[in-house]
Amino acid sequence: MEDELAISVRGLRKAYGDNVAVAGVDLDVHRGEVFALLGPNGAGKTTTVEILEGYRQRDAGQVNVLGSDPGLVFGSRLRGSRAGSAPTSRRQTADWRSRVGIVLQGTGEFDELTVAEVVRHFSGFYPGADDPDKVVERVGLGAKANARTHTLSGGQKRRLDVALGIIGRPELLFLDEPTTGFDPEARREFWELIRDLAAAGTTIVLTTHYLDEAESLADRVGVIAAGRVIEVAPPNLLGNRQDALATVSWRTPDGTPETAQSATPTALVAELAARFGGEVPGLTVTRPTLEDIYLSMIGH
Ligand SMILES: Nc1ncnc2c1ncn2[C@@H]1O[C@H](COP(=O)(O)OP(=O)(O)OP(=O)(O)O)[C@@H](O)[C@H]1O
Repeated sequence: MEDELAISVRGLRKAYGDNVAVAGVDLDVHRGEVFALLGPNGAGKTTTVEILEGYRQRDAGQVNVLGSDPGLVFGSRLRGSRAGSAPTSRRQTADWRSRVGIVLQGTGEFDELTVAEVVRHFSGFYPGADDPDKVVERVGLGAKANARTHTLSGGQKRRLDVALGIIGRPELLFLDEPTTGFDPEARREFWELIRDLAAAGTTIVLTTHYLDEAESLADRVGVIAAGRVIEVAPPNLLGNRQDALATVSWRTPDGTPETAQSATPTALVAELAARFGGEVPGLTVTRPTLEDIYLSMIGH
């Protein structure tokens, strides 16, 4: 069973001075799963993810990521060029790092280098790297392969960040607010890319403020507020969403809007159809969206 977990976290705590950012987080992410972390600004998502990535040291708790404790590689750099005080060998650190892909918010520009050059350069860091040209195409930057990175738009730079996150063919990919600044078409294309990676077996952990993104991509979502996990569930089951009452709206023959809450909307619609002798004017049936449920969970 443990082998099926890409990530296992128990009792994770982290404070910055008096400010407790992570206050006892338990979390499991299964291999091959797409897991979305949701939570308001300052909830502790980035701190949690940075601890999982080995970029931040925790105060307490057990953390296992792909069979290793990321705390032991804390302070090391990509390629294990600096092992810090980790009691892990440079080789082990480099191996672990090469299995974990990270897409940070804005890796930045690479001055005069072109997109293709940067991706090719990064591919040299990984033993089993993907074909750089293929990856550039895959993130939708084919037409910009020979453009210098400082000439890219904000959304195109994000795509380059993604390319650098996946060039090493990671088993586990962390994405921090990956589609911020994307236009709607670019977001849909990016979602397709994530689905392709997931279908190929990559475990994906993403943080996002877009509820539609979580709903569209995630097998499960975890809601964090004030450093604690409030609930972990598939998006359609979060907050007992499936049991929520449906809202049925229609118009009376004189045009007055009517609304009713119902646990059995099908029966109500059938009754309305009988009453109207066919088509019910202005009929809509809705249930709370993921956003409605999420906002009620975090107290709005
Ligand atoms: N380097 C730091 N030094 C001091 N305090 C920090 C640091 N990083 C985060 N914090 C604090 O820890 C808390 C959690 O921040 P964190 O960035 O983990 O939240 P988040 O859920 O990722 O928020 P957002 O959605 O805004 O990115 C906040 O109160 C924040 O101010």
